[in-house]
Amino acid sequence: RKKADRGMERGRVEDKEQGMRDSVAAMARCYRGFNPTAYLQYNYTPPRADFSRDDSIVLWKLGCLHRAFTEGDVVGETLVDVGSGPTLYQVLSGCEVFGRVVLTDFLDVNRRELRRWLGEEEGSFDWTPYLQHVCKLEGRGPSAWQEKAARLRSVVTEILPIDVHQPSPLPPGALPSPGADCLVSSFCLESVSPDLASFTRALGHVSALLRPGGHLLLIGALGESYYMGGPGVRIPVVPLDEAQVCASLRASSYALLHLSTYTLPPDMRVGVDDVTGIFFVKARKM
Ligand SMILES: C[S@@+](CC[C@H](N)C(=O)[O-])C[C@H]1O[C@@H](n2cnc3c(N)ncnc32)[C@H](O)[C@@H]1O
Ligand SMILES: O=[N+]([O-])c1ccc2c(c1)CN[C@@H](CO)C2
Repeated sequence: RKKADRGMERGRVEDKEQGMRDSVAAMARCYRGFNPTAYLQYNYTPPRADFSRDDSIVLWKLGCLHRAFTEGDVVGETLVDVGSGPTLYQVLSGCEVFGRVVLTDFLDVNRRELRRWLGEEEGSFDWTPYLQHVCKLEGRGPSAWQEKAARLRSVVTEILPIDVHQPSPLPPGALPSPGADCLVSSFCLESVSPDLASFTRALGHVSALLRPGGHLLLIGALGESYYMGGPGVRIPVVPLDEAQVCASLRASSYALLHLSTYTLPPDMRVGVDDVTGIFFVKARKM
């Protein structure tokens, strides 16, 4: 009887694990159609990136990142950006603090888009307004943006493939043994995980990249169930609330240092997703 029960239990565990593998594979298929140019257009040009509106999302995000990187507690050599996509705004403050910035993404099209800007190739996305704004936040005046661009190009040492659903998300040997000193990740985990359990597991995998005492700066979507990764490319998202984000952080042994949220003004709901709010977390790995 007990032997039969053990067999049944093993079968149930195997079915659950197969289910996890299937849903992760289905999510990877969704990303085949991801279009970096469209994604940048949807989220990083006006109205969502309108530098003349003080309630614009991008000013809020850049402000959160600037404060988090300049409070004096975030120190070290290596910063890893998890799921960079085709965007660089998330490391414009961090690049002044760290001598080594590692960008990562699941898709080669995104890694190539990052290399285009870093290699100053023509046709790459124009991050100038972002560079200028962060220079202003740093009290350097917007004319210092070329210096910041040069700094960023000098500290980005690698653009690596990553899969947050793997227990070791990065290629072996990518990081020094204690791990990165700081992780930043924006709109990645909830946008690549089929469900909340998968999101929490992915946070655990990513946390293994961070040394104890290191900091995590996490930006993500609240209450979002899908977003367009390109024309006709609908990507499912885990709808999160603040309590779930905090519970997942606790499960990965983080001490929450700061949480703030932004509620989208109605005119920034432009049909490319159903996001209602955005969270910014600064946490420390215990
Ligand atoms: C919504 S985009 C976020 C891009 C950027 N960080 C930003 O702030 O806009 C999500 C990113 O996660 C990447 N991604 C998809 N599956 C992934 C996986 N299994 N592991 C890590 N990243 C993944 C996608 O290629 C995409 O660039
Ligand atoms: O408002 N924004 O600045 C902004 C930027 C990026 C993204 C969103 C919103 C919401 N969707 C996520 C993907 O799940 C990506």
